[in-house]
Amino acid sequence: MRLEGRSKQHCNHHHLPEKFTTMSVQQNSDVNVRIARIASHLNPPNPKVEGDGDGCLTRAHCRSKGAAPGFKVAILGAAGGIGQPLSMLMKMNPLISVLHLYDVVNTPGVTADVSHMDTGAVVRGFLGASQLEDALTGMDLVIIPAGVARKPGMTRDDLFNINAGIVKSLSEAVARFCPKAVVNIISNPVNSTVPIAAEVFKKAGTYDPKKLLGVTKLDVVRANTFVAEVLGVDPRDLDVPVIGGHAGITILPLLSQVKPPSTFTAKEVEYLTDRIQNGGTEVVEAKAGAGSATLSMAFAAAKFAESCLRALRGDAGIIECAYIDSQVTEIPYFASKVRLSRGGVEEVLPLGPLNDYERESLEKAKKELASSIEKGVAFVRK
Ligand SMILES: NC(=O)c1ccc[n+]([C@@H]2O[C@H](COP(=O)([O-])OP(=O)(O)OC[C@H]3O[C@@H](n4cnc5c(N)ncnc54)[C@H](O)[C@@H]3O)[C@@H](O)[C@H]2O)c1
Ligand SMILES: O=C(O)C[C@H](O)C(=O)O
Repeated sequence: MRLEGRSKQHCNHHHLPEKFTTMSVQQNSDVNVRIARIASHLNPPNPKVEGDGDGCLTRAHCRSKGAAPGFKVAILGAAGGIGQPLSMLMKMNPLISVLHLYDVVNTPGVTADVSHMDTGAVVRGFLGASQLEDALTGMDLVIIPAGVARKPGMTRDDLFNINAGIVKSLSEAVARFCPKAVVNIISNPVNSTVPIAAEVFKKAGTYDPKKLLGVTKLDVVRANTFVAEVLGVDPRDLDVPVIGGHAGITILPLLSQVKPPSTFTAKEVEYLTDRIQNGGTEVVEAKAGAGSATLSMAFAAAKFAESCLRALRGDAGIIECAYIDSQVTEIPYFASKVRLSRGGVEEVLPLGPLNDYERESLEKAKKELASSIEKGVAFVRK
């Protein structure tokens, strides 16, 4: 008996090679066994499956059990506008040995695609809530860009109704399946979604404020870029602290603390502050309904994740701006410079001397932050 044509077989959500050439029953069954093994290693039903020298075609799973040193990282929302380029950038990171890509849609394709990159990290895809436990179990770092993005005319807070529930349910899963992981929250409105995650973790009894970080790195990336344009220097040589939060006037660049020390005219301060605060809206409008920043965000998130992983590895002197549970002001969550270590946030650095303009702006930012935080807290406590 001979088989011809295309196989419609699928293993889990991973698409097996479609085309079979003619072959005998015996050959066919051998091939099926081998293909099933490859597929199960690309998308094992249980990612904790360890290599057992069973004569398989791929030993990727063997490497992932710890032979190759490295961190295990999950991206939740991996098939989205941010998730896809972020998955690619994380696959390029030599600190990562295992990369889990989770989404409610399209992870088989993204996983197949990214997994072909010849870098060290083993990539596995997970699709839908029933695979969330496997996606999260054993992770050191969880990055969350899941949720809807803005369209022109919307504020980040307009995303609250949908994204609050998404972040809440994903945080509940983190609390259950990898309570010790460092968590990077990207989903907007960050000013509210970080308090939402914190409340979920508190309820679950797993809250470690040092390990929950709202990602405001894009504000710093933009600030470095825009300030560099004004000064006529390379943005890589600049360090512009951005404090407060991640929405409109809560984004507060400290132009008085730019390194190397630089002076700006009042006009330049006004222009730069406005451009940095509205960088997100600039992209939303330019994309004209097709979403918000994805590529620059993936770049920023990858840099931020790299800092978290280097700190977890024990590197010293890792400083980032991040939105965290903080006592640096009277507002319970605040973005500022923090020093990262193996345990997450080791130290919140002082805000440093602010000029009159920055002090005034800080007061306005704190008001808005307080209400965004309260909204997030109330969402979980209701
Ligand atoms: N922190 C920042 O600086 C920053 C920057 C840019 C965008 N964002 C925010 O990041 C979020 C994602 O933006 P995007 O452009 O990637 O959006 P997108 O719509 O392109 O992608 C979002 C992805 O999340 C997935 N998703 C939805 N519900 C999910 C769930 N329950 N579990 C797992 N995945 C789920 C979707 O299927 C989709 O693939 C938005 O909220 C956006 O506002 C934040
Ligand atoms: O502006 C947005 O809606 C997305 C993101 O927060 C950004 O700053 O680009």
